[in-house]
Amino acid sequence: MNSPAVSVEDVTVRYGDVLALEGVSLTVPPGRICGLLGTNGSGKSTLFKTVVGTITPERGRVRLHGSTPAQARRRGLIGYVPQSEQVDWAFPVRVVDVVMMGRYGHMGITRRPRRADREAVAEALERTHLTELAHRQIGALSGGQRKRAFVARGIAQGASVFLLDEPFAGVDKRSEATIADVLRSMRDEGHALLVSTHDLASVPGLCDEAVLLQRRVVANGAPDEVLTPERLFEAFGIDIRPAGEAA
Ligand SMILES: Nc1ncnc2c1ncn2[C@@H]1O[C@H](COP(=O)(O)OP(=O)(O)OP(=O)(O)O)[C@@H](O)[C@H]1O
Repeated sequence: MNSPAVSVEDVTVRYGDVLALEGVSLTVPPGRICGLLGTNGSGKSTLFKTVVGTITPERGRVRLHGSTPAQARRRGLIGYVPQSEQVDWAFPVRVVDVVMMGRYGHMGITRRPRRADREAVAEALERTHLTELAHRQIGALSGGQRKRAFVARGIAQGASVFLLDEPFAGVDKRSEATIADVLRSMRDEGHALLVSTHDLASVPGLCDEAVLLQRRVVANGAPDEVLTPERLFEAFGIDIRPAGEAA
């Protein structure tokens, strides 16, 4: 079997007295989409930050294609699509500028784009269906278009691991379908994708694997094995068990 694109081994993270992640392990092989599911505060964003390397775990380790997060960032391996609230949408940049940021690691210190950079950006815009919006301000896009702009940045960068924090939040059904198509085509090219979502309905059609997180990993496996009524009740407190089976 291929070595994992993402490997999280026994990771524990604490913010002062708050234990945010406890002994979390998971792997994402190349060419797979892994859905990360959990309630508010279950540790999803903390896990992303640990994989990206902005948080150092108290215990355990993270590897991306065998590299530490810092090495993987320097090599441009990680494409990160943050939660919308983490981005200043008033910042006056156009879509094409956001996508070109993915090429900075390929440019010299002058950051002057060459033909190969412009071609990579044009291709990434095409693949995410944003070509016609390339010169629009990023703040003047819909929620789904903004998410796609960040995916395009990762594609232009040549990332092989994509971390998407709530890519379907605040996105209408049509945009959700477009994003899901883009993610599937990247999976089919051999990229590894870790996708956090509250949207349980989107998981079986999109994800090859699912992880239920509640500070610890509650379940990890094929979506139909993970999304059982008992496990959803444990992780989300949603009781969809037939009457009479509830505890
Ligand atoms: N900077 C911080 N300082 C202290 N506690 C924090 C900090 N960031 C997160 N936490 C706490 O750590 C736990 C996990 O938070 P995290 O943001 O990772 O959850 P999440 O699953 O991403 O939630 P959401 O779905 O609401 O984004 C929560 O109890 C949260 O309150």
